Amino acid sequence: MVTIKAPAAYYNEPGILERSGQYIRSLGHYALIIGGPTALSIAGERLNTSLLAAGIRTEIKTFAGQCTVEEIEAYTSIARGLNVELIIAVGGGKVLDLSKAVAEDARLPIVTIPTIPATCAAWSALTVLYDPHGKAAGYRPLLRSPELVLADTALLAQAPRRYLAAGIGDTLVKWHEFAVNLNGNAGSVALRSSVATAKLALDILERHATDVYNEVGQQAYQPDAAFIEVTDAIIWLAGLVGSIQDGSVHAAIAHGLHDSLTRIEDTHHSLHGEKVAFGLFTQWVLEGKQGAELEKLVSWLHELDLPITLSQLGITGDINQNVAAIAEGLALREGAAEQLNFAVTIEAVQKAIVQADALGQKIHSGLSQKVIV
Ligand SMILES: NC(=O)c1ccc[n+]([C@@H]2O[C@H](COP(=O)([O-])OP(=O)(O)OC[C@H]3O[C@@H](n4cnc5c(N)ncnc54)[C@H](O)[C@@H]3O)[C@@H](O)[C@H]2O)c1
Ligand SMILES: [Zn+2]
Repeated sequence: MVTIKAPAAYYNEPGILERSGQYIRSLGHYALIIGGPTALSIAGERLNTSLLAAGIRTEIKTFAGQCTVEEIEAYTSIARGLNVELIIAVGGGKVLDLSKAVAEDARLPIVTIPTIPATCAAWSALTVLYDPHGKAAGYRPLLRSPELVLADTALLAQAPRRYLAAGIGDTLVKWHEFAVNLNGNAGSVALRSSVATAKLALDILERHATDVYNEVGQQAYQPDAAFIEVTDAIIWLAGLVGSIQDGSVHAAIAHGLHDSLTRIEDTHHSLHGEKVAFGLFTQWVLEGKQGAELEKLVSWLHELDLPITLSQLGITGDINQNVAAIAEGLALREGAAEQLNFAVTIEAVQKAIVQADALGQKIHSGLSQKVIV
């Protein structure tokens, strides 16, 4: 059995927000818009104008909390109480994740409109759950991806570029996380399909991500073909990688380390893709990567201003204690570690974090010779 979850349609075009009503109309005529306050202040008016012109009435609710089971229930009650015909989610990964679960529980179609290119949450059939304090609390697989994804590249290009870097980090990790599970074996078609899709995303990022990241910060930046490819990699390809499943387990070390990092209060100002990037750096050390190969990979993260040290993640307290807590908190799915050809014991992870942090500090302080990627 294989499941491949994807939206019925994914549009990635500049200015699509102004035309959103014509795409959304077929899904219903009364919508609950759930959006982050910043996202709505930027995109809300244009969205609403287009919806009204297409004959869609709306109710708007802001969401600024954690994506918890309780918040999902609360927003589901709102959707049910209003008797809306569809949900439109506008914002970053948290809002999109919450809204997808709400739509499933209220049995409504959902449209996602990402306003930052920081994750693949607009595409994926998955909601990442947290506790009210922002600590990872598990994953909720969803029956399907959103019906429609509207990625307005003009809007995405105007967001602060830190979010783009986080999205690049959260996407380049995919190939590294999935490919280590092949471990010289043929692997199932589902796994090979995920690895091949992740490789395409990685190729796009290797070709364009650094240039796009450097250009996006400039004034009056207009999204070009390279920007569109990079956002396709972040939203579509990364989304698809995780959506191809045959029930087999695989180890996702960088994401496991991300989840563990969320349990350390100090990291809460850092983004999902930033924590994942440091998790990937640690995975590279665990894999046994070293020397010029490792420095080249890490220098790329550094060029994107992704964290390569614990202090860049916000961790400033007792380092040994924190490293032990991160390593102990890493939970791989049962049976997953056996797929790997390197050890993921608590001791090995502790050692790898310390080693990664030391090399990261060296590169960050410019002591290590810069390796051109
Ligand atoms: N479901 C999935 O497959 C999946 C994948 C990766 C991450 N996630 C989840 O997504 C969440 C992380 O998402 P995120 O990194 O997008 O962060 P986020 O949702 O917390 O958003 C970050 C910030 O971006 C701001 N923002 C939104 N649009 C903006 C704009 N246009 N301009 C300026 N600021 C804007 C918001 O106000 C918010 O404070 C986590 O909960 C993570 O677990 C889910
Ligand atoms: Zn991720």
